[in-house]
Amino acid sequence: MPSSATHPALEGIRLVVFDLDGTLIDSVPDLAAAVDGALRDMMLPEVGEAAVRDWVGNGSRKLVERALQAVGARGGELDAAHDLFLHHYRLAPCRATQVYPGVRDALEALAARGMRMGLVTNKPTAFIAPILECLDLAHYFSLTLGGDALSTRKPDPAPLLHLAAHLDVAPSACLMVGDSRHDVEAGRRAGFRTLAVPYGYNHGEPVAASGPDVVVESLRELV
Ligand SMILES: O=C(O)COP(=O)(O)O
Ligand SMILES: [Mg+2]
Repeated sequence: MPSSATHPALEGIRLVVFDLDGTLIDSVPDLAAAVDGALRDMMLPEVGEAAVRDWVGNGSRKLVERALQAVGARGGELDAAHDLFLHHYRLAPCRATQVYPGVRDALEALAARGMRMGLVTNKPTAFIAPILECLDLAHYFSLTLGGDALSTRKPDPAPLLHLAAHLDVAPSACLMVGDSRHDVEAGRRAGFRTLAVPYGYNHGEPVAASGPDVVVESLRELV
């Protein structure tokens, strides 16, 4: 049990489940480089970081599909484009990706209080460990789940419930922390408390509109 909880959102909470992209890390520079690499390989125009920022959050396949639609490519090219994206992203998943301000302080303080922590991302599982290790964040999490770990992903609550059950924590004692409406919806449907950060990727909409229990400007406010 945490010995103290400075933010009311942590009252009674024993497990904090974090989203990855847009919440803990700004991964768009590397995601955009991989999307543009795939488009270049296919002789298609590049889309750039600003566009990719609005498209992240539903997994890598959806990201590539949105890029293909934006450049007017044929739907039949998705499999090839996604394979090329994975190839480029595998080569450099952590070149320009950065941890957001306040994240390390928050994780460190929560860990020091004995809080259990997990991670649920819609990113493919294969990229989670390399990125967390490269940024020295891996040791904070008891369990991580990628978008391809189960048959459903956020906004479905299944990955959150799986994680809570695996760590033997009741959903009512769990807090979901994310940047998008998928995180808020998954958290609500799982029976978790929900907390959102406004600085990430939410398809160009303010995340507060999806009705999280709490919004904080920086995760540092949590501790
Ligand atoms: O869609 C993705 O690839 C990443 O999404 P996340 O915000 O769930 O980490
Ligand atoms: Mg996110």
